[in-house]
Amino acid sequence: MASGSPVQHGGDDKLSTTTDQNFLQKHVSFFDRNHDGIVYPWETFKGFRAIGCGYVLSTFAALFINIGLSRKTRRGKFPSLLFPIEIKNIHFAKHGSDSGVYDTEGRFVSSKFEEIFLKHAHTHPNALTSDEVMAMLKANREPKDFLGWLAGFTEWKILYVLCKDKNGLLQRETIKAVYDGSLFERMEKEKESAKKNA
Ligand code: HEM
Ligand SMILES: [Ca+2]
Repeated sequence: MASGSPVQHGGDDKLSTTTDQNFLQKHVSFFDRNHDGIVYPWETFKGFRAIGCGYVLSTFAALFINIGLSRKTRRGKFPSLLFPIEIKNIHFAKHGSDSGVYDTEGRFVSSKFEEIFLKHAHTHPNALTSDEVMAMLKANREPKDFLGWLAGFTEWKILYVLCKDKNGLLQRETIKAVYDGSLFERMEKEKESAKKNA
């Protein structure tokens, strides 16, 4: 598993290579379109567009994600109205009522990933139905953690809507790929090749 701290060079914010990144950093790096270690709102917008989302969802995502997460990733710094998200600190943007698959450092926890399917995949061993996703979200809820509930709901709902298969199932490999960020690269390539073949 690729884990550990990102390697820093010369005091700048750049991560040396993607292989030094933990899974949560990989999850968000797709959205760092110019690879400078920072995700600005317009990059979140471009990333959402690149994976096939419409203008409305991409605009809301860029506003909510960057306004919501920017400060958490810039501890001790003055708030910036450009709402940058610093990828090296993305683990500080974790919320409550999550699955626990990312640990507090942003690393991937295999046992928690397996737990999703052991606890919630009743219809098919390696996939979740829409109802099973909802049941998982309810089971993950911590009391009165309304922002955490909303964040979890949004993440899993968008994932389900964008990536369910033709039988309405969210496949295990799709969920694995969202955790390491490779899903977004794949979606972008699929969108590009669909455009070429149109
Ligand atoms: C279509 C785009 C995206 C989808 C479908 C998505 C989906 C997800 C999913 C399913 C999780 C796992 C939650 C859990 O384990 O319960 C997650 C976690 C997370 N995502 Fe995304 N995400 C997207 C884009 C982004 C972007 C652009 C950012 C920030 C720049 C981001 C930041 C995070 C963070 C910080 C977590 C950790 C939450 C936690 O474990 O508490 N995501 N996301
Ligand atoms: Ca950037």
